[in-house]
Amino acid sequence: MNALEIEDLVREYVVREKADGRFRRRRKVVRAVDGLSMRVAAGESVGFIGANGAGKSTTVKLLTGILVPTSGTVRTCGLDPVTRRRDLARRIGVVFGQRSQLWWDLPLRESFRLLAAIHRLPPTVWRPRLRDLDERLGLGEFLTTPVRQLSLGQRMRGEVAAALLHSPGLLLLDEPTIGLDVLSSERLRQFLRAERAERGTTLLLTTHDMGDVQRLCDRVLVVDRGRAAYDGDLPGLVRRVGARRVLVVDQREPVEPARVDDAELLAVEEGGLRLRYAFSAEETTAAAVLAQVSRRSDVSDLSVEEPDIADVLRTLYATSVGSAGRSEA
Ligand SMILES: Nc1ncnc2c1ncn2[C@@H]1O[C@H](COP(=O)(O)OP(=O)(O)OP(=O)(O)O)[C@@H](O)[C@H]1O
Repeated sequence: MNALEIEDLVREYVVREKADGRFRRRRKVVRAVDGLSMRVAAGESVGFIGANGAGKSTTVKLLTGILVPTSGTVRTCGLDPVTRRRDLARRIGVVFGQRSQLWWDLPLRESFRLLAAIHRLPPTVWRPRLRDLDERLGLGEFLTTPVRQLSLGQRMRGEVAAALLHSPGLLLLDEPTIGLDVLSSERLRQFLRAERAERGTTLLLTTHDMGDVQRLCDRVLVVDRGRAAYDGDLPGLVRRVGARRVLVVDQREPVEPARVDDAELLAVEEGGLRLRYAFSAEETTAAAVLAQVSRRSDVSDLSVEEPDIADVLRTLYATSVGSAGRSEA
């Protein structure tokens, strides 16, 4: 079964902007979603990415029934989200990084009580579920703290628990790790991975963070000006735009950098101790670059930096103006 189905979806906004004269206002139609089609199968985890203004939030609002399509069809968990919004609320969880579904002035624990009442969950169902979420997300230390006093990382853990209290089959996440430090982001991603592995939860997340996509998604859907610009896996997207990865090598002694086949020495840093080599996944691998570097120097540490999502999108948009494509991968 498909968790999400969108067919030829169009959503327009009508805006009135000031014209030259003082009293006249021009009516302008903005097509935020412009003939978008996509499918997400139950159990999949999909990164929904695109530049600012590409139409991601509008699509998510259409998927949850907050907005009505101008034309085209939307089915979320098999339901029309506009006419079946209540039924849908029982089947989906939504986390908007910027907007809270928690009660600001109440201790976090009270939000769970209220949400349990809204979803009509009996205590025998929601209490054990909350205990489980608490154990995994580490909510215990701040369950009695008013939401307004929580740190961003704590609040996001609370938001995710709130979205999952009723154990929905589909979780929509809008920028779930925005503003979080590296450790908090990683913890949240680990939790989401485990939730999906154990319960088969479908995930759709909008993000600008490559780490989210890499760690959480097995498929990427890129939207550009309201249309699908790419549908496939992340390595396929990176290959398609020819983006380069960077191998960062720390050596014990500042040895003259090795020349490496199919990789470019980008920088020598830390007094010659750190080398940065850029390479294309089309031409070679991190292992092959490392093998050549370590022939010359004693390597103490290494990491691979992935291309920045914004750079990948810029290149994709520049090379595929408006053309939708499925990766060969
Ligand atoms: N309420 C609105 N009224 C008028 N235009 C809107 C409205 N909401 C969005 N738009 C326009 O629709 C287009 C798509 O916006 P949307 O918020 O869906 O993009 P997005 O991909 O989510 O962007 P971001 O990454 O910045 O959140 C933009 O041109 C935006 O200016």
